[in-house]
Amino acid sequence: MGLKCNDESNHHRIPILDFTSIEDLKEGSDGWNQLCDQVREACEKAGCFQVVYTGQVPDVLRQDMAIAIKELFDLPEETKEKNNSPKPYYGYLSKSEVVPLYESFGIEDPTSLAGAQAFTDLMWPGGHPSFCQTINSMSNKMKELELLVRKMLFTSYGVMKYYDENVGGTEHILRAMKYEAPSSNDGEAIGLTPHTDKGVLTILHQADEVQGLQVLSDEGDWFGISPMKGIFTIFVGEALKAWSNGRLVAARHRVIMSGKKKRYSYALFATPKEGTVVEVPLEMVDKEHPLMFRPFNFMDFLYYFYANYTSDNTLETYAGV
Ligand SMILES: O=C(O)CCC(=O)C(=O)O
Ligand SMILES: [Fe+2]
Repeated sequence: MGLKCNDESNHHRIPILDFTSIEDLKEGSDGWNQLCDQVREACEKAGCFQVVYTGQVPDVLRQDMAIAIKELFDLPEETKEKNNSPKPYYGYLSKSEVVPLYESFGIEDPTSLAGAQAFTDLMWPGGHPSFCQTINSMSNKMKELELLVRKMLFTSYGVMKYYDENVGGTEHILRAMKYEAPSSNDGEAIGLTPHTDKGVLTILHQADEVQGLQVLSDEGDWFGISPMKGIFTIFVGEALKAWSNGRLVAARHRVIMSGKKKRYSYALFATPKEGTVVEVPLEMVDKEHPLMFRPFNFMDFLYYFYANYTSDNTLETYAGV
């Protein structure tokens, strides 16, 4: 499969749902119930969708966030390396042989002031209050959206009784990503290799107007997701796919770089906390949907994935029944 992607039908390949109407966000209203079902349908069919969320995230916060992450990547390499973690994919990833254009930070607990402060102090021991405030505010906006999407899914499946416990078993990590432009003689180059996200839900924003994100369709072709102001892309992760007994799917996606511009993006990952066991609720199992996954410790699955990654079906291999 080449790197070429089908940009023709770009905007129609995954649904764009409008979350800007206060009426529709009123739980129990007709608009709300309809939106819950649309979210579920998108996550069952495509494993991802886009959300118009302009009112809730002010333009100035988006602009401040774009500036903040650029400043972060401009720090010296030895400072960046201080963002490390024993857990896989939690800390700073410098450019590597596999993805030479890609570099990223992992910011743990960014929605609490203490978490945002700890990361800021690590990067700027002399302090950087505006950076701290910006990442904290944006993370909270993204967390609000993540919890809203999760609530809509639980509502649509009629299993709201599990919502609080499910939310309590997850934590949020903010990742900031930077991709260099391909060197001048390459037309296109891999930014990030094809993968599915491993956690519960991912809320992604492409920080400026540089194209690059692509999703694999059912038909097996890659299509681009254009960056747009105030629009967030939502991905279902493997943990949520397992919880849903395979009803929800985790979309395979990648980043392809072309042109002369660097690309920046950031994403909030909702992910099961260390020690959390992912288990299919009884309500998700019936004749048409026999049990697909045994209960499993999420962090053990993550370690297994990083040690044994060979195929696209790691979840089925690890936890399939
Ligand atoms: O940079 C992007 O747009 C995608 C990043 C991504 O897929 C990830 O970090 O899991
Ligand atoms: Fe991803």
